[in-house]
Amino acid sequence: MSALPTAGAAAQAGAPVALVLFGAGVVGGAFLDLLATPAAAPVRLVGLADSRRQLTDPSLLAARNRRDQLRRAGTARDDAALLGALAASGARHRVLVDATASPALAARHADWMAQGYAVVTANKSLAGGALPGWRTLERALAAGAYYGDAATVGAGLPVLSTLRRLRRCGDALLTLEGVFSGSLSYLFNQYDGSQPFSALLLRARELGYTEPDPREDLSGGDVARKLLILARSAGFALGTDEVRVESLVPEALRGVDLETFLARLGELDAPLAERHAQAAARGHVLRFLARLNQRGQAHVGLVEVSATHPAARLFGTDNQFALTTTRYHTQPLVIQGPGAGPEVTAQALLGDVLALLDGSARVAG
Ligand SMILES: NC(=O)C1=CN([C@@H]2O[C@H](COP(=O)(O)OP(=O)(O)OC[C@H]3O[C@@H](n4cnc5c(N)ncnc54)[C@H](O)[C@@H]3O)[C@@H](O)[C@H]2O)C=CC1
Ligand SMILES: N[C@@H](CC=O)C(=O)O
Repeated sequence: MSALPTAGAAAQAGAPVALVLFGAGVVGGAFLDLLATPAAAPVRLVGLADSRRQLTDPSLLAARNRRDQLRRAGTARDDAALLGALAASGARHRVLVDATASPALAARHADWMAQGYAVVTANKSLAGGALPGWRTLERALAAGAYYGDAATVGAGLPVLSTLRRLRRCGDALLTLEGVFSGSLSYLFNQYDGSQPFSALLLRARELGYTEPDPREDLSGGDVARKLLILARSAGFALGTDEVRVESLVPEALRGVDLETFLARLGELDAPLAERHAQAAARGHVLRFLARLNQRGQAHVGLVEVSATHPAARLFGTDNQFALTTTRYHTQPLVIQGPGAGPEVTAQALLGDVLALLDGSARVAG
């Protein structure tokens, strides 16, 4: 394996942005690939960590095969050393990028911001988790912190930015509806009963669309987090218990470990084949929808829709967000496009990092 430095590594020594990346999996790996492109020239990686190891050695971080270096030469996890590398960087902007699904790490975001670091995240656990976490985030933002969260909804589709722009102009969200999961969109756009649902799920996982534990997608938990992030960003301070969620995970598979769940995936097939057949008999299709109504009632679950419903006309990992507002009230404003996948998500992270340079940061609130 090559440990050659990436092109432009020397030039990065004076880069205006220093960055620590948490997570070297599907999204983190794609982000590392993007850091090696000319678009990321202003960015210098000073730390890299997964759940067990970390690197702060500049020569290893400058290598092309940083993930291999992490596996081979990584030292024990110690957040203080990672923050120390950022503090010592001398860079104008110091940013922590969270490409994990760890609630424990997300719980540190506000603390990092209080220490003056910018945070850019694909991890939805803080903004889409328990309401006190959202309140902590709001306080950090009110104090002037930077929180790049574009990747948390629609894998970077311009949904949160649009919502905030409307709000700034005095517009108000009335209702929100759509397909907020790339993996569930991919699954139900294709599922026609001709092959087992579990086979499609394995494919979605291979393609990097699912959460590290696909039950987060199938349970509706990931969609509920996105609905909460959107609702809260629109001014509805909803708690997690205020979203009614219909899970597709059979009771017997909810408490088992991930390995056992994957070994027993076939247990998903019969119930979903039956739901599909019932819908098809009525000329309908199944879509996993999220809805927020004007009274702030939120619901996430599998719904039968007619072939003419907007959600019936999606492809691949398409997400769809239909926003009805006080000014977009005759027809909703609709944002649609691929809503999962390592490349687009990594790009959303890089976009939020580079936005530090032009002051066009979008933050929660
Ligand atoms: N896959 C996609 O299309 C999208 C994913 N996301 C989000 O991106 C995040 C990452 O997803 P994936 O890359 O698919 O997961 P993954 O399971 O492939 O990678 C997660 C990485 O986080 C590391 N990690 C876990 N706890 C850690 C800790 N405490 N400190 C440092 N590293 C830690 C793991 O070792 C692993 O390297 C998730 O929050 C997901 O919701 C967001 C938008 C789209
Ligand atoms: N697992 C998620 C990835 C993006 O958040 C999804 O399927 O949408």
